[in-house]
Amino acid sequence: MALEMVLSLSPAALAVSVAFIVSVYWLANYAFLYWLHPLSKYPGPPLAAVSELWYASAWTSGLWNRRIQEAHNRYGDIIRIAPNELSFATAQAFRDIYGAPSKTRKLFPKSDRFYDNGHPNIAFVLDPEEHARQHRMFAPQFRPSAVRTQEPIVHSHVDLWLEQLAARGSNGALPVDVSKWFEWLTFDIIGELTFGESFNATRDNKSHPWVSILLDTTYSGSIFNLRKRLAFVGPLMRWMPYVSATARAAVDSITQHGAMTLAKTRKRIEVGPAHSNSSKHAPVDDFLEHAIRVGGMSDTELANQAMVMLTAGAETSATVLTTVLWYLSQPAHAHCLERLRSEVRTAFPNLADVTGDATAKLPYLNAVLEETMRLFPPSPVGPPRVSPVGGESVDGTFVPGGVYVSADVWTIHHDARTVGERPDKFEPERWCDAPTKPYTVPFSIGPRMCIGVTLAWVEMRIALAKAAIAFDWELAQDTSGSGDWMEEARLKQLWKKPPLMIRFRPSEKTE
Ligand code: HEM
Repeated sequence: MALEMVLSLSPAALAVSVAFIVSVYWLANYAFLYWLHPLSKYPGPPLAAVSELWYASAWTSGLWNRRIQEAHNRYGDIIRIAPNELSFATAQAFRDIYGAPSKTRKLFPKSDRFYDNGHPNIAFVLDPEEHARQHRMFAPQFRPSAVRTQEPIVHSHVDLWLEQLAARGSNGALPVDVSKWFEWLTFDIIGELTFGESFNATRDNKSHPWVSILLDTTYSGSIFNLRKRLAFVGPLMRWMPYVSATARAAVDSITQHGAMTLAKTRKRIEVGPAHSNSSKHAPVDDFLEHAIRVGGMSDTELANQAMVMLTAGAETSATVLTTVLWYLSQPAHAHCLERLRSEVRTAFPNLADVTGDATAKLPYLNAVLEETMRLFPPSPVGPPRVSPVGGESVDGTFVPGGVYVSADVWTIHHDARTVGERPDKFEPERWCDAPTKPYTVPFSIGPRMCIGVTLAWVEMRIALAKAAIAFDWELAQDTSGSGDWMEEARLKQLWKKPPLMIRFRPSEKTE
């Protein structure tokens, strides 16, 4: 009977009826999400309550950090940022979501919508037990004792970097782009610690093609994070290579990049832990050494791990070092640069006196780095997690199982409640002169916190201390209006940074 009625309709009437039914279904669905869904009591941008479009537009804007912060400022500490997703803005929420599980608290595992990229390496694997296995494989290479064996590699690259900077910058006559130069430095270091050989970007004064492809892939790949949220993104990505030459070129580069990574990993397995310049120092406990020695990972699996170590390990430290120089070059922060110079130049009469352990004891050097990571965290996104089966509480609020949650790093780092007065100002003194330190989480916390935190600190302290001893520097670009370097940086998973032109003059210490 119903079928007969449908068949008796004209094509136009049929189309109108189908459109009507679809519209009613959509409206009913939106009404459910907006008024009846378990998360409907939480405030947030209205579009976010009924669709993933708010999230997608904020994510692809390159200004995710600002969008989330604005939404928290407007709607409060707990906001709905997608139909089944909450963002929190308090330090306690951060501890609850990312901290280690206990007898009384369940673990919030990584979100399958954000991390499931088809390469379950140590940073992206979802299953906590598999993560624990991978962590055991690599943790020994990141302990302070292993980092001490890696420190000579850091020194040799930083020293070469200083030499090249003086030469290429014609002792201050020519400005250099430190966004690029720090990228070269950190990729050379992490490249050597991963594959046993440097990319030699600093030596050759140009980016290594492998690194350029890696960064382009990371930046453009940020859209992949949306494929599970927006049904049309997945098929679009699958078909794009057939319709667009640019997309085809990107796929070709990714394939080429994968093959190059595998080749470099195989070479590392073959030559063992001997390093290209290890004749100058004792053997190095590099990143892959333990996993290769104990076995149990194929070369492809090791290559996957190598890839993530490079991305996570190099670009992040490069962001901090570039941003430090940006802050310290502002006329408003001249007193900070002066205090830093005085501290490191007094502590280290010669460049050769600088060591990881000694720099750890310098309050102002550490305060400058802490403050930079507070204001401009290399990884500013609240890493997405999922509420465990049966639900769990976050900062006193019960979150049902299966709800996606995060605590926003950028917002917490810019909140007077966690960091003290004038949260948007660069004031390293808050870390060393004030009675209480700010609460910040640039390396995250808990079982998925950064495995490279010790190395990162050693690398950043040594590079900044040596640069501040060896050079006096000044900004060589307009800092007013559109020349604001920080305003022009865009978040594409990691920060895509504009050029930062600085003139370096050898200081009297090294002249
Ligand atoms: C300033 C420098 C660095 C910062 C701010 C930083 C920050 C972070 C953050 C926030 C995470 C957690 C990400 C998440 O939950 O999704 C992370 C994880 C990770 N980082 Fe770093 N990182 C830095 C340097 C390094 C270095 C030098 C390495 C060395 C290879 C490294 C390797 C990793 C790895 C392998 C993970 C995944 C850990 C796991 O899930 O067990 N990072 N990092």
